[in-house]
Amino acid sequence: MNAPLHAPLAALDWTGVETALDVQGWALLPGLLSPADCEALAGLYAGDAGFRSRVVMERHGFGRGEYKYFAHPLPDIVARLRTALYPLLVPIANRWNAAMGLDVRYPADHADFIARCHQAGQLRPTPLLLQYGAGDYNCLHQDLYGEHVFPLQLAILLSEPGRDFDGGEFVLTEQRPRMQSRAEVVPLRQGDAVVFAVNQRPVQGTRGIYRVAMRHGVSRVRAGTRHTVGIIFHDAQ
Ligand SMILES: O=C(O)CCC(=O)C(=O)O
Ligand SMILES: [Fe+2]
Repeated sequence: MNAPLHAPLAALDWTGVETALDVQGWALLPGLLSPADCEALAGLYAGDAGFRSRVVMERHGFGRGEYKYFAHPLPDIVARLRTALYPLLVPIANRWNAAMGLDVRYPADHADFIARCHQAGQLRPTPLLLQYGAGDYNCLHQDLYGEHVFPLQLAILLSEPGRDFDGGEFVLTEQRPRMQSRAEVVPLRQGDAVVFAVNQRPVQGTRGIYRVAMRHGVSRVRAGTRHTVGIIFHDAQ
């Protein structure tokens, strides 16, 4: 038997989450991880064990700071969250694709979706641990790793703003057709997660549904150290 998650997913307000995702393309999942779980995950960064690669963002023009992709087996809590959250998000993902006129539909089980990724050569796990120090930031981006993309992903803040770091806000931008981009700052505390659109989402306009493209990033950390864990549901090429 798996141990229960810190905040049982069933206790979250999923109707509210779905509405927020439809209206603004992101939703807060408060208290997804306990402070102890956050400290334990952040503490993994210093070691090499359990990771498949390390990326220094500055070398690729991604920003400043670094991250490491977990190897299999994923840390238990990351694996369980990835498997347990996926089926809760599938109905939204499928409804979004239908609204946008896209043919792809997602299977109810994460294992079946991962099998689809693997058949297409997307074999490498994508959950990752990020570390930012003073002056670091993450440029606006989209986490697309191949043909198969699950349209929602999560980032969980492992550090406490104001205590562990200053600045370093999670930022989302929304690009609407023929309009300038709009930015939102997501207020996160330690253990909170944000679930958000990886790429496009449907918006109901006066003359029908149109698509907006979203990007996410992190503003400059002014002091301290900030850790996050990212849960992406598709695997990578
Ligand atoms: O550090 C963050 O808050 C953002 C991390 C990120 O880009 C991701 O999880 O995909
Ligand atoms: Fe990302």
